[in-house]
Amino acid sequence: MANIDLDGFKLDQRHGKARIRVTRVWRNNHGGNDFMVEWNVSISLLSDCLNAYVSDDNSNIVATDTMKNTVYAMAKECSKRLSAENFAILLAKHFTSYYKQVNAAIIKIIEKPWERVNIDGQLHTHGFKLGPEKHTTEVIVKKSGALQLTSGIEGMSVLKTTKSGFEGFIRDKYTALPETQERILATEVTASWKYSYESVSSIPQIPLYFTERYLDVKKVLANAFFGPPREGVYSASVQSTLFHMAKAVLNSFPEISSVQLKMPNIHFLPVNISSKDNAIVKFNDDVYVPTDEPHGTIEATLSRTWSKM
Ligand SMILES: O=c1[nH]c(=O)c2[nH]c(=O)[nH]c2[nH]1
Repeated sequence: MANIDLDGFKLDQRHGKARIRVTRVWRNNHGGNDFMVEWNVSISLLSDCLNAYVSDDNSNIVATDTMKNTVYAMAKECSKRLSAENFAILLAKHFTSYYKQVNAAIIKIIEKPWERVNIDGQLHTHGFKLGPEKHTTEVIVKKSGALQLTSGIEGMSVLKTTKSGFEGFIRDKYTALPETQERILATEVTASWKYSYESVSSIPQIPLYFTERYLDVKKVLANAFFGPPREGVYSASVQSTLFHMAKAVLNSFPEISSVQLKMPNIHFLPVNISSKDNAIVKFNDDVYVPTDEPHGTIEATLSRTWSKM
């Protein structure tokens, strides 16, 4: 954050506009496919506008209303389809180069998962339905062109009915959880990964590159979670599965320098019901109570150390 010393105080500040919703349609008027995106854009600018805070002088403020309008104006200017990452970089570049006051721009975009519908095996030219997970990105661009680029997935709900256990953990006077080699494993993955591109000029100039990378990373995460279709892969814990997923991402994509995974352990509790006299439902790996709270919280970031290079 931009900061300044003021008579023994330090003021850190930023300002922006949050949750600007925009949809861009790219039409094919000749019977081909229409394309569309729905983005939720948040902008935060680090700028030299301290006079607004300390002396009621707004002359250096980029109005947040202007920021909002810029999103719509730039969406209009994008005559070709582009990834959320590229749109975020475009916006950030604009704010940092157009305004002398702006030192850095932080742009976050959440893309709603509209997917082309399939009707009787045929992809619809202009019909979409909402899919499950969201594509996210966060871009920080400095005036110098220095870039930090993060992409991610939100809300990737996955479950497997077997090939999961949890054993050998600490047991003490408060421990009730039985050890098991057979349980349901379920989570809602939030992933974010940092790309190693360090300047706006060094990002690949391939159209929709980051959209494809997003789909590739999602596939790698899913494959590592589930394992092959018939055999699956055994999970000794959410922690172990998380690590394998993160490692698979770094092993598959050299341009990704770190990956953070948040994987709540969403519990499916065995059902055992008995009266004083007899067992009404005896659990036999068959009937569970699905829950969403409380849930375990398991999160980790795997980064390259570069030490082997
Ligand atoms: O995979 C798991 N990791 C844990 O840390 C944990 N803790 C717990 O109660 N169940 C589980 N499962």
